[in-house]
Amino acid sequence: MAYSTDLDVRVTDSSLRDGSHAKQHQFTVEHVRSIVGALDGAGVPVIEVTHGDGLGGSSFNYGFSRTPEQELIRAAVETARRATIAFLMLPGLGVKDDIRAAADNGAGICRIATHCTEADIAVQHFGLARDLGLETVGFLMMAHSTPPENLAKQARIMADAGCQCVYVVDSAGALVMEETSDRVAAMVAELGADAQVGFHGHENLGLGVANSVLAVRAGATQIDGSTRRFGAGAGNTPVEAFAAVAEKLGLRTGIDTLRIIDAAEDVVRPVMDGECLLDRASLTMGHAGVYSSFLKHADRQAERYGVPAARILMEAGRRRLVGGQEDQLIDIAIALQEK
Ligand SMILES: CC[C@H](O)CC(=O)C(=O)O
Ligand SMILES: [Mn+2]
Repeated sequence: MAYSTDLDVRVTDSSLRDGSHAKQHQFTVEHVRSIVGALDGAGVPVIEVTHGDGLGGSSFNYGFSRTPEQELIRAAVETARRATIAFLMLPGLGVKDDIRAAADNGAGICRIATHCTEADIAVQHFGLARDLGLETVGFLMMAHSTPPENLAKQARIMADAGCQCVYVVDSAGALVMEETSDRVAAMVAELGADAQVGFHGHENLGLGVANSVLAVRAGATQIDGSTRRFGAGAGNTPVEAFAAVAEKLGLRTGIDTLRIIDAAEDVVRPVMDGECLLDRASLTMGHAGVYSSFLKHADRQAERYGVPAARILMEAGRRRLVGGQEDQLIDIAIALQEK
């Protein structure tokens, strides 16, 4: 049965993709089956499943997956009765054949992510995804680091390439209230009817739900979250909290609030290695504007070199590191140790 399209906001749950960072990419087919079953049962319309860094992310630099991601995508597709399965890819990490394989395995939505000033590297991938009949979503990551007018220009590049919804991606959980809605509004004004606008939040400053509501008020029609905040850093906008707030605001998400609250506690939490915490390291990332996915990498270097993870992350923010520069966390840790 297809999912109702009669929604005010379409929620995508990223627990099985952004949560992969928190799980250090150790998902099994059983984890996927149990989480997809519970989210699908609660009415979550889109569920994203991939290595945390997207197709092809399983590598020395980002961390190897325990289970090949195409196997996880297949298991998700087999389990979902109503939800559409989405996957993420970063051009250069994933390649076109990875998109073809995910489509063959039954995924319906291709989400292509670039740094917020590099939309042009995704043009061919959007074309391929549309040719394969996939729905397309574009991710402009680290959106706090460029002003609304620039973001809108980058969104235009994605929409012209065939992207049907461009997201403001607050990778660092650094956007504060109007900084979110101004970016969303600029993109809505630029794209008009050509593409929808979405928002992907992180909880590093505790603003995931508030920023998401402001994004919707500014015209976003797609919102990402993770059940039980199972995502990088302090996690993503909690889907169960967003569903409850949306219900109170009269916004239709199609999600059964009580069932998603149960799923968070009974199904998702047992798969997590620990809660995604709003602690010193996560707050530092939100404050200094650091990629949430750097947290586990910083934790490892902190342990190895005996320096605080928060100090490593603070310096990463000062250097304005972007995705792909995870190896610099090692240099920072060594420099801090030598001090
Ligand atoms: C490295 C990909 C990244 O985790 C995508 C994402 O969820 C974000 O930028 O927040
Ligand atoms: Mn994220």
